[in-house]
Amino acid sequence: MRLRALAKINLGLDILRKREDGYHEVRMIMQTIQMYDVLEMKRVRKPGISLSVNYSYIPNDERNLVYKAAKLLMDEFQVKGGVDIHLEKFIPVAAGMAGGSSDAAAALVGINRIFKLGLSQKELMDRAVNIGADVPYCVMRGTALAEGIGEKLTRITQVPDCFVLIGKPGINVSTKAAYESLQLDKISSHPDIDGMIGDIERGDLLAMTQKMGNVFEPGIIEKYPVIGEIKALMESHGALKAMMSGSGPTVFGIFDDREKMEAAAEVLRESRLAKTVFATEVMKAGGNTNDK
Ligand SMILES: C[C@](O)(CO)[C@H](O)COP(=O)(O)OP(=O)(O)OC[C@H]1O[C@@H](n2ccc(N)nc2=O)[C@H](O)[C@@H]1O
Ligand SMILES: Nc1ncnc2c1ncn2[C@@H]1O[C@H](COP(=O)(O)OP(=O)(O)OP(=O)(O)O)[C@@H](O)[C@H]1O
Repeated sequence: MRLRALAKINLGLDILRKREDGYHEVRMIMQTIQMYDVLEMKRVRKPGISLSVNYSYIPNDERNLVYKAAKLLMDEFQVKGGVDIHLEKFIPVAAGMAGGSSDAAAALVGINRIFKLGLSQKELMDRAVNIGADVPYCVMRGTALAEGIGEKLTRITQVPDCFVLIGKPGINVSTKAAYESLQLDKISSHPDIDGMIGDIERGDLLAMTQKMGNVFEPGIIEKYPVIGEIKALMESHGALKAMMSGSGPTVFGIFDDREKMEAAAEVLRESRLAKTVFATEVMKAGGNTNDK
């Protein structure tokens, strides 16, 4: 079985408060994009989970979210037999694009199918939060409002079709460190998440992009100015808006025209500001399948 694990971007990211357990309450607009890892999963007689990954610096044991996800379901349902999984990574790592979370979501879907566990999407999402805050969304995919710690999900109208240019500089940002260094009382401007939802419902891409915001961005850019430089380059080459995704450092630019995006991608590659440059688009309505 071959499954695709798609990356996400945060079109809007607001943080409301810190909870007693250290996690933060968020309000985010999530969007799946056409950039993905591939999981090859095979049922085998030998009990246990055997995982291989195309990069040696990514763990292939309990530390990998794919392993955790497979183990969670296989333990709960006392699955006899085992599974061989090969993970082929294309989504940049520690990038704010939910790469590991999406791999975990695909593993949940795969184990559910391979061992015929009969769990619904909702039942998979309920379990997914035990792996990470972004994992339930990665099971659901599409355009959604995420609240709580990211696990309270409301489907919203599909975002208008648009093109997405990804630029990831050669630095890694830890999500945990980003949340820890956030000073909630110093957030100077909160994105208008409800206004964005209204714009999406009206199909008004331009208005939506004008309201986009991510409260992590100022602090992370202060530390890594290259993120601001990539944003500025995209916006001066036709992006309606460019913003950091999640806790960074990936920047995405929203374009209403493929040629404009391709031209900006070329300039970005030549600038050498980004280590990874990838030109893609949002996941279209009806494209929501894991099958590869
Ligand atoms: C930044 C985002 O990517 C935006 O979509 C997510 O909020 C991060 O989600 P994630 O990577 O799935 O997060 P987890 O793996 O559950 O948590 C990593 C660390 O981030 C912090 N964390 C995460 C989510 C959240 N709502 N509040 C937090 O404070 C916690 O310190 C946690 O130890
Ligand atoms: N399947 C996986 N793919 C990539 N990294 C993984 C995976 N499982 C565990 N990890 C570890 O998790 C760390 C962060 O990886 P990941 O790419 O998921 O972060 P991220 O892009 O910041 O995700 P998010 O947007 O959810 O915060 C890596 O340093 C890696 O060692």
